[in-house]
Amino acid sequence: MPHVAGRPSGAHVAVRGLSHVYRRSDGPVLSDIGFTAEPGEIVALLGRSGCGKSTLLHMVSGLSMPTAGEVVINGNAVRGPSPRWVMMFQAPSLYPWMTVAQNAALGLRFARRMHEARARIPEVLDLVDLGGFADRNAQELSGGQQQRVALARSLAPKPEVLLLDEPFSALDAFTRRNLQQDVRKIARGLGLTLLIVTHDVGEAVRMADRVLVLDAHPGRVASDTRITLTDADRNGGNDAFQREHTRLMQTYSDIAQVPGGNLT
Ligand SMILES: Nc1ncnc2c1ncn2[C@@H]1O[C@H](COP(=O)(O)OP(=O)(O)OP(=O)(O)O)[C@@H](O)[C@H]1O
Repeated sequence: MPHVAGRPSGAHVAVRGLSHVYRRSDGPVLSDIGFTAEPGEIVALLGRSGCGKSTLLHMVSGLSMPTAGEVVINGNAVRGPSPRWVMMFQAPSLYPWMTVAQNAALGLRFARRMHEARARIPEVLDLVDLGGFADRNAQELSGGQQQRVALARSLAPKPEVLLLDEPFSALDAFTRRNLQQDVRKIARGLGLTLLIVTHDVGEAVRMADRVLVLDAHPGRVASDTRITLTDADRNGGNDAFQREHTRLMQTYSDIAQVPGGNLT
């Protein structure tokens, strides 16, 4: 089990023999996917556009059900969405007429736990570095700040597993990097289990303890590799980071069969 800074609050995730065929697709999009994530582990699912990453994450979150196989979180088979396993998307999807605090409380509202909001919302806004923004209107915020509100909304119900579907890809490089660092720090601090879908090798190296590289047609786990960098190495972009980046880029380009230099 990986070391976590706080007491792990994250769950064990097991994906077993998961396959999926869409009604309108020619063949399976995913075939016999199997992997586990330990409590508190940060796992990136890296793959080319269209290889089935989002489909896989939707199935882990219970938003859709696989054709075959199962997802088991702390011994419970996933049969639908739950505040225990929460998905965060590329678009923050905030209500522009609501305040930051009201938007951050939506997860608790949907879970019928609004009685927790008064204590919990200031806590999560501090965690995502928006302590002074509770009463601001959501539409007054930058894209990065809006994604921080979405993160606060996801964290408010104290999930055991956080699922990120390319959550930073619409942001500029500087904002993206800050959020990558902060989300890793927050997840480690809470001991959360994190699954991140990405096609960005740099994002995988900066954020993940382990990277599963998926191939396509059908999507399968083609490689399972550990990233052993310290947080200072991940954030500094130094030689150790560059070595891991080159190694993973090579694996990824071999699997995706695209010349390495064309992948980011
Ligand atoms: N509802 C659907 N019906 C039929 N085919 C679908 C459906 N949703 C996705 N697909 C197909 O399944 C494949 C995998 O899609 P998915 O969105 O999971 O890939 P992805 O790896 O997340 O791609 P990207 O990185 O571009 O978001 C694609 O070929 C896509 O066209």
